[in-house]
Amino acid sequence: MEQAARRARELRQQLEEHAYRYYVLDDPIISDGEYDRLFQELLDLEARHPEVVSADSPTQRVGGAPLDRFSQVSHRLPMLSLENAFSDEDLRTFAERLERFLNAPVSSGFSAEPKLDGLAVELVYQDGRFSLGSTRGDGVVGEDITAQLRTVSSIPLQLKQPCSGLLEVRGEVYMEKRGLAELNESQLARGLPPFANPRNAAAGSLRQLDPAVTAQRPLRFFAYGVADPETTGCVTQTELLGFLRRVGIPVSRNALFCPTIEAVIAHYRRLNQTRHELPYEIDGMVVKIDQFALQNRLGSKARAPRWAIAYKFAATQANTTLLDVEFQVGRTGAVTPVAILEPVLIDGATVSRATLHNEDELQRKDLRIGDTVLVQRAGDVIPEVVKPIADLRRGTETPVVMPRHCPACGAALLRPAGEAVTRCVNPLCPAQRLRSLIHYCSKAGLDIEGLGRKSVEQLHDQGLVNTIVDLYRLDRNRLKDLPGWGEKSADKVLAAVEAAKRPPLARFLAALGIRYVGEINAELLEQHFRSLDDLRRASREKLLEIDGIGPQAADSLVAFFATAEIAEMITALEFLGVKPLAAIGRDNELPLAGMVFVFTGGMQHLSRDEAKKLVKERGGHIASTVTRTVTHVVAGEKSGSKRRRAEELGKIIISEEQFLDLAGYRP
Ligand SMILES: NC(=O)c1ccc[n+]([C@@H]2O[C@H](COP(=O)([O-])OP(=O)(O)OC[C@H]3O[C@@H](n4cnc5c(N)ncnc54)[C@H](O)[C@@H]3O)[C@@H](O)[C@H]2O)c1
Ligand SMILES: [Zn+2]
Repeated sequence: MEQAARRARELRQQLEEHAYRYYVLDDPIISDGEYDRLFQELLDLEARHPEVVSADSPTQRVGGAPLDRFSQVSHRLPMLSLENAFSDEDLRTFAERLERFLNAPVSSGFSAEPKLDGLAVELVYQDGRFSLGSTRGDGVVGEDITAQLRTVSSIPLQLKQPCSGLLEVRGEVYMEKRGLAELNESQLARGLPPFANPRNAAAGSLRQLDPAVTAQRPLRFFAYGVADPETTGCVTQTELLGFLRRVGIPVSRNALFCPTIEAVIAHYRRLNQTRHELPYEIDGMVVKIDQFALQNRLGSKARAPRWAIAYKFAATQANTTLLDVEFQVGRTGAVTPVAILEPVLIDGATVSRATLHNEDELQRKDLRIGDTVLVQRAGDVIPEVVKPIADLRRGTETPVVMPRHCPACGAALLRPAGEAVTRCVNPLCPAQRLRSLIHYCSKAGLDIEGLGRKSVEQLHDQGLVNTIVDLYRLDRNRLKDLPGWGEKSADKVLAAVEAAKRPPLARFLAALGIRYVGEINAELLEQHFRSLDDLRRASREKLLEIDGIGPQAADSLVAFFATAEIAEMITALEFLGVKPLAAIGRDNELPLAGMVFVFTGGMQHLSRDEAKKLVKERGGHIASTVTRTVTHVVAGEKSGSKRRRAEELGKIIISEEQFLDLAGYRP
């Protein structure tokens, strides 16, 4: 008992401190997963020893105190937090608890909604006009951020339908992944720390005294409820979401009515699988009893309602130890520090390396070998070290220093003023050459079968291949005698290399790895030039005339083709029969020639990959975002922001059926 009381005190104190850093300072030092574990331990302890529960325990309270620098707003009805579930079992227990409480099955079903990771706010509409906006704060009193919220364009200042009386809308202000990435880039460029996650970014942007700063941040809003839903005349949560949408308030399109808890679990699986494709971060799914009458019967506890629960996804952040930092030389000579980590499981994958970007990042993060660090992983993105946990240092950690010489060739490293990247500029640097070769043969390049990273490394180490030209001069006899090779594999690779002699121009350009010329720019170039020769002769001005090609790419291309070694390489390649083909010369007669497509939403007959293949085969091009060069937007089911953007830009929007007609294809 005394032991339990002591541990409870300890946990409370820790949680207290973390909650303060998270809610008030927007600067957490442990991952959400770790926080949730401590919180769960306290909950369990309090459940086993009810006598240690105290009113000031974090388990009995919501969020953190409002900041003094804002005026305070009392919520007419409290804004609560949510209880958490971490497994299907937890969710079933939740449903059983409800049924016991109601003494009946929950026949009216559940609303299952994505849980956006942002900042909870309340928007008060008086007779349809936005009149007051506030943060959740401690649930009872929040901060007045009306002026800041007015700058968020997805928040309507006037509702669409006449709405008399009071409507207290509750929802989340969040930042899309792309917006967050851009914001963090500009933070870094200005020597400011990046935000650890979308929630911190949204909170930090909204809780700015100067609304002009907020206005520059890519914030969005989505609503998930109102304080007193029955005043709207709606009877269920599902109806309410429809009502909110009708009056002009954005709500999630991924909310789903589920008749049973098993249906909820199935929806959770789907959401968990597809969440990385969403433009915003979600950290779980919120499950609510659909019917308001039942919600009212269930009521709330101190911290959270009884009728809802947050089913969290596996954590995407974790703490681990920084074992070492390696310096990698890339194909452009850029030297990237890479963190070598004590392996840790994040979101189902073991993470043992993470990028540290560049010297500034290294310095800003002030990492030391031996540090406990916060690491995060989002979707397919390369894992990242968010920050060291300085409070956990023991004094034995050693600082990380950027090397002055290339770890591969020993040449002095260069960092031009105003640039973030440190480079090895030795054109003969073996590390750069190897990286370029690997890239040339990889999926992002010409995708030469049998020449994956390992094989290219081997050919390079054996001195068989030093440059791209050498690839086309491989000797069968030497190949087949290499350790691990044989006649079969040698022939296979030689055939693949032969096939790689006539690549589409765009592929070839992307494979060369010219700075600022990635797949998208390469496609643009192919649309405008008949051949590689045409492109080589193009002036900077001519390149800049192409919509989408900026000064950086233009300069880089001009410099690339002006290099003597490159000219030599191209001559040698021509001599060996390598002839990249441009679309214009290649397939003018094809049905989709000259068209540039963007796909959005789900399709009935084709997968995305199949559609892309079809477009390319029939002479068209693909873009990932709706830019000026795009000619057609194919909008499938549930097409979202891209469709809106296409509408704004007045693009041709066609259905999947119309696309198939255009392509002259019947699946
Ligand atoms: N890392 C740290 O140091 C630290 C400290 C404190 C809290 N935290 C994290 O914060 C979380 C607790 O924060 P919280 O109290 O804000 O709870 P929460 O974020 O887990 O859940 C409640 C909130 O979910 C939001 N929400 C999103 N979509 C919703 C929807 N469709 N319907 C209803 N609500 C929706 C609402 O804003 C609501 O206030 C914990 O899970 C913890 O991981 C971390
Ligand atoms: Zn070097």
